[in-house]
Amino acid sequence: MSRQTPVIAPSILSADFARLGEDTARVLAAGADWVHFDVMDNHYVPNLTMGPMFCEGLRKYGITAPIDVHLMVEPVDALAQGFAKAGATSITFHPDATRHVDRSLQAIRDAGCKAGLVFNPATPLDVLRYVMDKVDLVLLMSVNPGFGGQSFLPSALTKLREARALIDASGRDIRLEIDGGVKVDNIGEIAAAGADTFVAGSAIFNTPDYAATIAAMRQQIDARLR
Ligand SMILES: O=C(CO)[C@H](O)[C@H](O)COP(=O)(O)O
Ligand SMILES: [Fe+2]
Repeated sequence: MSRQTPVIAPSILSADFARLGEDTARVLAAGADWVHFDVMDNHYVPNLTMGPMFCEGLRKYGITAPIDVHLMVEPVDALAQGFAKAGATSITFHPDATRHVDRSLQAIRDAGCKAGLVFNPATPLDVLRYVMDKVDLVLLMSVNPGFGGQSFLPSALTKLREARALIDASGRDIRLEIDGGVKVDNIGEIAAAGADTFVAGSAIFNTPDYAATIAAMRQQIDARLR
């Protein structure tokens, strides 16, 4: 199966929260493809961020790009439905945060969103084999979830290769997303290991010229996939 077109998804966890709509519009105008939207509940992870009202607010502000909701919450199902109603495009959750993974995936798809599973650095991919037909994206964490600005864990490269092999063997169009510590200087290696969807928060929002950073990321990806 041919690799999907690379997607750059800035994590608005590192955006200016006092000007969330404006900063999100700015990063999209600078060439970003998706908005990555981190939801933390101070229970599954030790941090607290945004609920469905923020997603709805971005849609009302005029953001039309795909909103990729990464749920770091437990339990999953009620909030997933809230985000589907609030305008999410895709919703991913951690399989260890729900009792019934298959049911949670199906509920997200029934609500009209793409569904995905997120694997922490030390979580094996085993469950994926049994729900491949209900998964539209697989997100691998390359940091422990809860905070932006952490360093990329190199063990994620091995896991990316493992996930890429499983996805290719399935014959389905499933995106392979990487999240945590992605920067201009490691994104090429990450692409070569099999990722096609790249979340980057601090590496984009902490630079003065978002367009230059995103262009540099694309150049690194293209150079490795050529
Ligand atoms: O899910 C996340 C943290 O749990 C964030 O998406 C991720 O950390 C992005 O931030 P950065 O690119 O700065 O590492
Ligand atoms: Fe995330």
